[in-house]
Amino acid sequence: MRIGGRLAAAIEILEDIETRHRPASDALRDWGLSHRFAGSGDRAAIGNIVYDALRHRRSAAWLLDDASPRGLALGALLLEWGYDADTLDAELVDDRFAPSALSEKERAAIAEHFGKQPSDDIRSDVPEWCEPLLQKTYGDDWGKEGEAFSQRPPLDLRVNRLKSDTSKVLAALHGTGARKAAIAPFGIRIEKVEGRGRHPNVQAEPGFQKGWFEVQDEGSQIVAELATPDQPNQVLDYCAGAGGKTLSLSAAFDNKGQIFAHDAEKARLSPIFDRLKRAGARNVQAITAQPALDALENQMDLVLVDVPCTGSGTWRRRPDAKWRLTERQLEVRMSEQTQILDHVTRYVKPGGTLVYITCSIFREENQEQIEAFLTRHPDFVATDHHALWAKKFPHAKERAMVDAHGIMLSAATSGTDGFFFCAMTRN
Ligand SMILES: C[S@@+](CC[C@H](N)C(=O)[O-])C[C@H]1O[C@@H](n2cnc3c(N)ncnc32)[C@H](O)[C@@H]1O
Repeated sequence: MRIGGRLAAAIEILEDIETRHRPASDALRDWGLSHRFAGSGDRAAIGNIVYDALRHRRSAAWLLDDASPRGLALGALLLEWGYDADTLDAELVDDRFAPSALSEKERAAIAEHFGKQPSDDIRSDVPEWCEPLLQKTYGDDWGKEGEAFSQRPPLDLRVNRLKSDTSKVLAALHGTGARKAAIAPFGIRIEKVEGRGRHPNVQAEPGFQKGWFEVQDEGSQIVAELATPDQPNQVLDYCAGAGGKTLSLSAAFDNKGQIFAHDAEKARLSPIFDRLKRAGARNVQAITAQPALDALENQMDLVLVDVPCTGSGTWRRRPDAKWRLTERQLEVRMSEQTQILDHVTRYVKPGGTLVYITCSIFREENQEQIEAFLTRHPDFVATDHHALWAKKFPHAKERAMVDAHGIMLSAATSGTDGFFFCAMTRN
């Protein structure tokens, strides 16, 4: 398929996403099933146009003066694929599978806006109701941060030091553009792809099968590193999910200490067994039964709660979720976070630490949760986060936003997904 046919397919898929309010991955999969002639290169390119259009929904609509699926898809090509009005039109005019060539109105809108920086509300590319939330988090930088969360993401890997080392993994990934990450000590980054490009399928690499590395955003690696105590000890990862943070801690402990991995949903936890095996992690025990949890009360040196959240820090990877998120969902997540925080205090032993992590960029889910928690639980005291950041990441002083209540990572400042980290000690 030429770019015109791919553009037409992307417009059709965006229409499906808009009208049926469905996740982009579902709409792309269904399109693929009903267009089996399309090769993997076509699917990747169409997927890139769809995701770029969703990442840049407001700026693409502004650029074309048109918020329809056509306007968004054309905007995606102009903003991310290196086309201008003439080169794009040249692709469309003599391609019978392409949508119609640019109209006079579209050309006029592009002529007025192309190459110019829109106002912060457009540039941030977030739903209108989220604008005040970003302003609260980032102050004058909110447009810049929002824009950074609208870019394509890199592919980040974490070297599993139980089985490998950075140079071995870099050698195994030679030719993929992999290089050492800037902040996380065991991180490897493959930069974002351009145009119709796609990241290598690293999970098909023998090194992945042998457990040499995991796929994990650098921000996730950094918060796991911040949570890692100086000595291996007793840890409860209470919202372990598929075990991203559990695996990081297990490797950092060099298979010493004891990590209990729990999740309210057994199905979310189930991939952890294969992952632990592949990683060679032997200091992790998955627990789901209540009596086993009860036995941990007042026993844990560290309780980690990587709580359910809006996921607003992951918008680079899941741009469709950005437009589906509602204020009501934010409220529900906040209430779950409060309940989990209050519940897990029982597992922290006196002198132990409670770590709270979100992949959200909203203060409502982050600093404000912590302020309220510390008021409800005066026996907990926030760690000195400035000292912790300086100790763990002396080479990255300016790459996080640190205050009394925690450490924030962001796309523009840290070059990672958005994360919030807070550690509190129980007196
Ligand atoms: C952000 S995800 C965890 C991601 C995981 N820690 C990782 O690094 O891959 C949040 C997890 O919390 C779990 N969860 C939600 N409510 C919970 C509760 N009340 N108790 C325990 N886990 C809960 C969800 O099932 C989900 O797997």
